[in-house]
Amino acid sequence: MIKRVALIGLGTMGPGIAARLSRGGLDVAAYDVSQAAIDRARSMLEIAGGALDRLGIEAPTGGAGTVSFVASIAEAVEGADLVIENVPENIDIKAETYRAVDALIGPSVIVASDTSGIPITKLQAHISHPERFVGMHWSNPPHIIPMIEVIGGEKTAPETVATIRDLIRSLGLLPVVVKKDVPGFVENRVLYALLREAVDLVERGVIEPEDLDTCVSWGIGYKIAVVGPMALLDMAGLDIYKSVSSFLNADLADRKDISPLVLDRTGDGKLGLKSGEGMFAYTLEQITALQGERARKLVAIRRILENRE
Ligand SMILES: NC(=O)C1=CN([C@@H]2O[C@H](COP(=O)(O)OP(=O)(O)OC[C@H]3O[C@@H](n4cnc5c(N)ncnc54)[C@H](O)[C@@H]3O)[C@@H](O)[C@H]2O)C=CC1
Ligand SMILES: Cc1ncc(C(=O)O)c(C(=O)O)c1O
Repeated sequence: MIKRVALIGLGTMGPGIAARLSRGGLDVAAYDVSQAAIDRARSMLEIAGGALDRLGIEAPTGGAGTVSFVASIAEAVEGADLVIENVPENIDIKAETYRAVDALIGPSVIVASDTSGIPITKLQAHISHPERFVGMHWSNPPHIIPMIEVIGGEKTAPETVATIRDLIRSLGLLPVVVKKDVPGFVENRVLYALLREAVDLVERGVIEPEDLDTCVSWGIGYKIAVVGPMALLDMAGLDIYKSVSSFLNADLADRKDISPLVLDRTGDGKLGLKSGEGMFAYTLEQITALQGERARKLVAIRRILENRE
C-alpha cells in the first residue's frame, strides 16, 4: 500500500501534485534543488488547497496527509513507497536524478516520472529495477485536472502499472492506461497536433493570436470537454469526416522541426507567463488575475461536468 511519497522537483507541477496527494491522505516529502522553488511551493500549496476545497474534494476518513519540505533527496526518499520525479523535461537531468534515487531506495519502491512525453523505456534504462519504473503523467494544473496517464515501458512490470492505476483511482482521480510507450503518450500527441496547426496558422498570417484562441476555446474547446473526439466523430457523422479529411488532411501543418515563431520568441527569452511575455505580454497583476481566473473557471466547469451543479 502506498502511504508515503517522495516528490522530487517543485516547479510548475510539483506543488499542485503535493496538494492533491496530501488531500488524498498521503504523506509527501517534497524536495527541490532551488530554495526559491521551495518557498514558492509553500505558498502554492495554500492556493491549491483552496481550489480543492471549492472542488469539494475532502480528505479520506483517516484524515489528510502531510507535506514536509526536506533538504535532500536522501531525506525525501527515506521510508517512501513511491518516488515521483518532476524535474525539467531533460533526459540528462532526469537520469541524474534517478541515479541519485536509485542508490537510496529498496527494490520494492516504485519510481514514477511525470515526463510530458519522453518514452518510459528510455528513462527506465537509468534505474536498476526498471520493472518498478512507470510513467505517471499529470496535466497542468495538476490539483484540478483529474485525468492522469499511466504508461509502462518495455521493462515495466504489469503490476507496477496496476498499482499506480489503482492508487490514482483510490484518490478519486481518473487513470488512463496508455497501452504503448509512444513519445508524448496520448494527451500530448493530441495537444501537440493541435498546437502545431495553431502556431502554423498564426505564423502564416491566417488569423490573429487572440482570434485563434477565441475560435478554439469557444468552438472546439467548449464542446470537447463534453464530447470527446471519438464521440464527436459520431455526432458529426463519419461521412462528413471522410469528405472533409479527403482534402483537408493533405493541407494540414506537418512540419517536423520547431516553428520559427517559437524559436524567435524563446531565443528572445519570451517564455510566456514565467518571463512576462510569450505569445502575449503580461503585467504581474495580469498574471495573478489570469491564474486565479483559470482556477476559478476550471473548478466551476469541473463541478458541472461531474453533475455537482
Ligand atoms: N508544465 C507543464 O504544463 C507540465 C509539465 N510536465 C512535466 O513535468 C516535469 C516538470 O515540469 P515543470 O514542473 O513544468 O518544470 P519546472 O521547470 O517548472 O520545474 C522543475 C523543478 O525541478 C527542479 N530541479 C531541477 N533539477 C533538480 C534536481 N536534480 N533535484 C530536484 N529538483 C530539481 C527545478 O529547480 C524546478 O523547480 C517535466 O518532465 C515536464 O515535462 C507534465 C505535465 C504538465
Ligand atoms: C504545452 C504543454 N505541454 C505539455 C503539457 C503536459 O501535459 O505535459 C501541457 C499541459 O497542459 O499539461 C502543456 O500545456
